[in-house]
Amino acid sequence: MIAIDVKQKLGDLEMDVQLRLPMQGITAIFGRSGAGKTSLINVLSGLTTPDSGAISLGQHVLYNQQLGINLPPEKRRIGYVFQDARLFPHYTVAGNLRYGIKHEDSEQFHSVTQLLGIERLLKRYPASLSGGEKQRVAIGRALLSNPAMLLMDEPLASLDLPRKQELMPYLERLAKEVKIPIVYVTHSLDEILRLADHMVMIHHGKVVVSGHINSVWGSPEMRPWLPVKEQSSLLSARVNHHHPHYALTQVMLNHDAYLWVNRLQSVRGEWVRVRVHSNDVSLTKVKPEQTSIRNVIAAKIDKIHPVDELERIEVRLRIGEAQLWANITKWAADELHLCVGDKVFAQIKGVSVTQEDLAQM
Ligand SMILES: Nc1ncnc2c1ncn2[C@@H]1O[C@H](COP(=O)(O)OP(=O)(O)OP(=O)(O)O)[C@@H](O)[C@H]1O
Repeated sequence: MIAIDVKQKLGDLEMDVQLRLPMQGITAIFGRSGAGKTSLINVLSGLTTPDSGAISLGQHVLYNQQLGINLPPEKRRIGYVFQDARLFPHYTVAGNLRYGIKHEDSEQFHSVTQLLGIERLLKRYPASLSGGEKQRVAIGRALLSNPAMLLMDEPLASLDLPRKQELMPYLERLAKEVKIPIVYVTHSLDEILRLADHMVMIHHGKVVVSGHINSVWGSPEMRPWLPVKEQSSLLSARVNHHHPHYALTQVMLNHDAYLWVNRLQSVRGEWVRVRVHSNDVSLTKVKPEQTSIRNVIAAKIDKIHPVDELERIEVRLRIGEAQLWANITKWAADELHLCVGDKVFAQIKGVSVTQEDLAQM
């Protein structure tokens, strides 16, 4: 576990953060501009020192004010990737990757360059690389320093859309294959959806919410960030099978609840994350027959949240362990006499879950 308990006064910002983060996967740090995201990862890396508190990475104490421990950045075994790649212009890609490595492990060098698809760039100089290629080299350099943790501060922010799209599959592979914790600062909910396992929202230097991505995504704290059309739930599901005739894949939410979604490349047994927009979920009390809707899932009403001025009702459903939000009209809620605890069927059109809503985990 990564344990962070720090206080630091930075101008008008009083950072006061208590966090427990997993030792694997990507933790996204999200929040408005000026919320304190970069300040938080700066104290993790040792670039700045908090006023008080403690930080540990597993058994490894990085900082403890009471014990007088404050490891300098170079002793923390932390890799740092910034918004801009910050490569040395007078070194080749290979020179940049090897910078600061005392004993090269050629197997590791090969696997990192392969992971990031930069084997063919080794002899080139940074000036001849695209923004996305530069970032891949910067990530490679950070990984080759053998870090115990990787910090990434908006690594896609300075890239244009095509470059972002080019880099994303490499970040997805990184998230899956690298066995160290990655703390990833971003403003982009799309990046979070595709990459993160855990999410922390920061506001005015304090943690507003922290937890597994699916539960944070469905939490009230997330609501202001998602306009009505974007309101959605994240569900973890396992690929079951591909339809033999139609371009649809069946994924299992649990042993008796499944969803048909747009065809996935994944193989049976792989985990995927599915985003279901709340406006695409409708409710019925009786199981429909002969319907065009491919997904009809038994669920229980967990919460009914009226949004008065819009005459809209947000209904939270439970499907086993998973939560699913449905947006319906007040009229429909009244007519169906919906109450917390009622058993209903959630209907989701198969075509409404597109590639953009699916991420491999
Ligand atoms: N050394 C410092 N002295 C004074 N104020 C500081 C210092 N470092 C950060 N701050 C202030 O702390 C606040 C948080 O800054 P920080 O860069 O951590 O925010 P952020 O969430 O990363 O923002 P952005 O998304 O815009 O990068 C800002 O108001 C910033 O001006």
